[in-house]
Amino acid sequence: MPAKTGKEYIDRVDKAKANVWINGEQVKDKISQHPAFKGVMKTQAELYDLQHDSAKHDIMTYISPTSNERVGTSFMQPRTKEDLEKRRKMIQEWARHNNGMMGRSPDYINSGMMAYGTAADMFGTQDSAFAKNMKDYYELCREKDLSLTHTLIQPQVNRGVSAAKLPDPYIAARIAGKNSEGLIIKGARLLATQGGITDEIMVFPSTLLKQSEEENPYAFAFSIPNNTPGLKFICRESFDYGKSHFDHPLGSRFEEMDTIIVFDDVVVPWNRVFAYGDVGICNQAYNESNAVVHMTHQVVSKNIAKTEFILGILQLMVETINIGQYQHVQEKISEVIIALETVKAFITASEANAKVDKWGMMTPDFTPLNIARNYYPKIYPRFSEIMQLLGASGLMAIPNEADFNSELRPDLDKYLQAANGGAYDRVKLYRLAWDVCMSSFGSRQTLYERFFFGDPVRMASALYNGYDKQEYVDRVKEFLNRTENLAEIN
Ligand SMILES: Cc1cc2nc3c(=O)[nH]c(=O)nc-3n(C[C@H](O)[C@H](O)[C@H](O)COP(=O)(O)OP(=O)(O)OC[C@H]3O[C@@H](n4cnc5c(N)ncnc54)[C@H](O)[C@@H]3O)c2cc1C
Ligand SMILES: O=C(O)Cc1ccc(O)c(O)c1
Repeated sequence: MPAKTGKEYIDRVDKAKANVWINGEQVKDKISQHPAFKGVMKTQAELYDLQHDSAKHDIMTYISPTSNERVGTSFMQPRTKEDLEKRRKMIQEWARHNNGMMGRSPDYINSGMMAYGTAADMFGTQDSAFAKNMKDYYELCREKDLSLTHTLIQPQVNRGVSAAKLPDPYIAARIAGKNSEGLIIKGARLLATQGGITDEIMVFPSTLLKQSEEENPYAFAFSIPNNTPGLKFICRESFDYGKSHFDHPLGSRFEEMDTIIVFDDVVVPWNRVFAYGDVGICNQAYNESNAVVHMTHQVVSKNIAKTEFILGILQLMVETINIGQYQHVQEKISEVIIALETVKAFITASEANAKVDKWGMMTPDFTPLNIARNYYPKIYPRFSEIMQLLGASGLMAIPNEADFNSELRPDLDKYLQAANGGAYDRVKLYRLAWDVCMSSFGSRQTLYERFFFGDPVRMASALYNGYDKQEYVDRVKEFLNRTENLAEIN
């Protein structure tokens, strides 16, 4: 089956009828028609349709090695630097369509799945069947163009103790048993973005579990369809308030939703289990497979498009009310330009220094990507701050579409006109800026960029601990010694 169309995406998710709860009610009818999900599912369908755009077809798809059909490029196992470039171009096609506002467009997890599937043998050290399961699952995702959500994090109850030490050992999802059909899982996980609007869920280990017997039941890696019996998605309030694109330009299109996942004795079929009960394998999977590298390559490629969009909005605001002559304004916009060129340089460096890894994948150099994923969570909140600092009252003088369609129009046209543009266009732009830096959608974006790839504090620790600093320490020591020698001569 070739890469799917938008309609196929929607039909499949509607038909699956996963157990999704929002505002105290279960979604009973077609989820694509539900006000909370309608806008984002339409956008996601547009992404899939780009795979069939004849002008983009060569970038968006490639020939599957097994079926000979054209399948999605984010599943492509890169063998050459050109393959990496093609992956990046595909990712950026999708990212430009949503302006980087959909962090979990399916290419994110597809990139991880591609790496896990290529490195499948690592799962075979536990049981050779698991390696086959992983490889088969990757191929299934590729051939059926499955969309995946994922959940890695244990509930935020008490971060000072391990999950086994919580008041009930089944708060965090754990193995509750096994039978001839599969593993039985009970408990909860966080925080599956795009929870109800994808085909399947990847339930992988979070980065680190302690190496101890009592942690083993919390160690597993599997993927199952979202409509598996016993699986429940609990949504937060939707930030798509059903308003027009004029009123909520981002929330009405890109509201991905975040969900809490509850497993009520979910049976995970054996052919969908990739690892279980082995903390060692689970802790290694992300790094050893290089999934982290390919996922970061997707993230940084996407964030180039996001930063370009932010820069475009800011510059249009500057031109609209004519503030470009002020030095502090120029300096603030320059901060965004510097960030944009920095993330672009990180991607270029990562691809230029790519090497074939032990699984045969052409793998970007992780160091620049690792720096980028430590940098962006710090700089993105600054973009939002800059937008507020340059927007000022303009971010609140934003009557909505109904006001423009009312008898207020002459007042609005007169008092909200701008140096470069009429009132309607000016408010349209400032409502967009508001949706980036002020609305519930916008503040979620900021929280997302801070945390979606893990706790930034622990990411920085990992960078500190993994970065080879010795050469520089030695140079300083050598310099200090050199000074002493000079003192001796005198
Ligand atoms: C919008 C959004 C979308 C997300 N989407 C997904 C998704 O699709 N799938 C998914 O699996 N996850 C998702 N996440 C979860 C994300 O991976 C986590 O937020 C991230 O890993 C941090 O974990 P936490 O939220 O449990 O924070 P916690 O670990 O609870 O941290 C809370 C605070 O305590 C501090 N802290 C806690 N423990 C330690 C420690 N051991 N050492 C030092 N400091 C500590 C942290 O620094 C932080 O300040 C999403 C998160 C957000 C905000
Ligand atoms: O496992 C972790 O702690 C970090 C992590 C990695 C990738 C993600 O998508 C995510 O949400 C969290």
